Amino acid sequence: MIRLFKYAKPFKFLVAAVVLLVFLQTMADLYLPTLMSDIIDKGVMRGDTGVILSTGGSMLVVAGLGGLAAVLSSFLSAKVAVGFGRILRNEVFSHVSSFSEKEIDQFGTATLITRSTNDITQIQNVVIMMLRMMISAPFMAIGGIMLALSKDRALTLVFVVAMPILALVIGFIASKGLPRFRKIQVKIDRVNLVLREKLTGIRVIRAFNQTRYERQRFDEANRDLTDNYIKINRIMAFMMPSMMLVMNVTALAILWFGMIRIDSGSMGMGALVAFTQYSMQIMFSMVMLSMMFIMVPRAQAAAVRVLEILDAQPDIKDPQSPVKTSLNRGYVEFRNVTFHYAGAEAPAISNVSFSAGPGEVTAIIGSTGAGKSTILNLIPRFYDTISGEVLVDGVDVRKWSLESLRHKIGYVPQKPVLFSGSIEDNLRYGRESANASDLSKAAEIAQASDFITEFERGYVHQISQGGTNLSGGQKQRLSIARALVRNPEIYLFDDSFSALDFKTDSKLRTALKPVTREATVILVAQRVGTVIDADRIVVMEEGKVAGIGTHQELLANCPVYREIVLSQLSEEEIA
Ligand SMILES: Nc1ncnc2c1ncn2[C@@H]1O[C@H](COP(=O)(O)OP(=O)(O)OP(=O)(O)O)[C@@H](O)[C@H]1O
Repeated sequence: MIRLFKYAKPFKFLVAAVVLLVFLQTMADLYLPTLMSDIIDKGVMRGDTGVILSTGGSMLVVAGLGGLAAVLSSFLSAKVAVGFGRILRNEVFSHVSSFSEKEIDQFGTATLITRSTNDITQIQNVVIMMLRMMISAPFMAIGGIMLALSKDRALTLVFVVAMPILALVIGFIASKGLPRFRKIQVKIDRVNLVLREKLTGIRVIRAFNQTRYERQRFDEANRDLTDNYIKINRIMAFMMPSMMLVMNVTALAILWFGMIRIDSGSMGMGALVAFTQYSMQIMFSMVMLSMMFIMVPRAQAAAVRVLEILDAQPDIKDPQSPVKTSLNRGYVEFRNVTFHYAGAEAPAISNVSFSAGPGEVTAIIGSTGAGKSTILNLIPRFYDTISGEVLVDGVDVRKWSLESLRHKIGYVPQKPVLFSGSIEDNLRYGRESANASDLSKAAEIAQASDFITEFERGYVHQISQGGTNLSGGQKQRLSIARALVRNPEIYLFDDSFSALDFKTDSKLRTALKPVTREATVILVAQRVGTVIDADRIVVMEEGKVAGIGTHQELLANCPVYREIVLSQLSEEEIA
């Protein structure tokens, strides 16, 4: 957890102010029993109203100043803790943004969300406690012991017995509770995972009448978390009464032995009252410290989980001296590329070689799971090859700076992703500087302008979260328009025309032709109709290239391609 404190550096002056204020508050708390002792010994016992009033006045002033310091220190420590939490959340977010698909797959989205929110909140809460208790508890304990000793040395022997008992009680309870505290975060992960799956897949769940099963699955995860909380609370419920028991018995012992000492004339009444209050302060500081010993390990577990994210090195990052420009534009080449996903038994693609150039359309076709999307994923470096090279403009993609490489690419994913906001905002995601005419031109080509203009608010029509207020085909067309707005060197269409009807698919491809005259187009498709006009078709089968050529060449030479074509078109249509 200490490693995380470097993110609290901007608050060093505020932390210093909190330390000072907590110190002042503790000093005030420690001074009050001494003043009380003076009131009793010098005022009440001697019947001196003047002393009672003046010392009482001093007590009011000291208590007021202590209260002020307490309020200010609470305010400032909360400010430090939430500021620290904000910096940490930003840090985690920007680090996760640099993750490659590999790290995202490894962690999983649910835990990444829990760690960025709940875990950081745990740490934030403990920082508030630490700032207040960790400083005041030792001050109070040491100050209390010194002052108690000054009041009566012999009576402090009571602590020699009481303290170890208190420490034992706290230690015993903490040893039972701590392992459960550590499990909480993992159980929250599980609840988040089920909830996330349930919310994103709600339509499928309803369509398959699996609502009851999903409710049960959520209930199990929820119950598991609740049980853990109940067990912790059951254990912790013993904590306060046990500690209060020890504290009250100690107070009783002090009064008992104190009275004996007063009887023998070795101690004054005021000193006994002050001593009792000091003993309570010492015990209370022990309780505060023990709370810290319980809370800190829980935050420690959260800190480890946050550090796991911050320590994870993105698999894909900029090279040390990256290439930023090149003379060529839009050349893509695969040289004997093999790739397999982490944990997968077989490679997703093996020994793939082909090249694509500007003004050409290269189509990739093959059965499901043949490795088509994997080929596209390697071009913007969503993943890196295991062996072989992927070259863009004649340079290995690993030598490009990620920004320059991705700047060249207009990527349209298999599953369209839109963000909440207006249509205009979503299209400008392609290029921030695009003007209204760029947007409408792109929408026109993507066959999206008709449905956009039908919306009452046109381009400022609001898209809901995840684009749920649009049809699959509309989302796909907007996602294509977004790539067109970018005006890139290389277009990557990952099965991007699949949700379009045949007529729109064909109109879109015709409209694309002039735009892509100078750009390289690589498109993955399932339909023969989409690839038939391509300059080059790469046929994939089980991760390997089964043939490369034009439609006519492949029909003549590639049995796999012929089989795909025959499964979709009749002999007459082929002829
Ligand atoms: N993130 C991943 N982790 C592990 N294996 C994966 C991952 N993504 C894909 N695969 C596996 O890699 C292989 C190739 O997948 P890919 O998505 O490239 O196929 P595809 O040809 O695009 O299929 P489709 O047409 O169904 O989209 C498949 O066997 C798939 O199960």
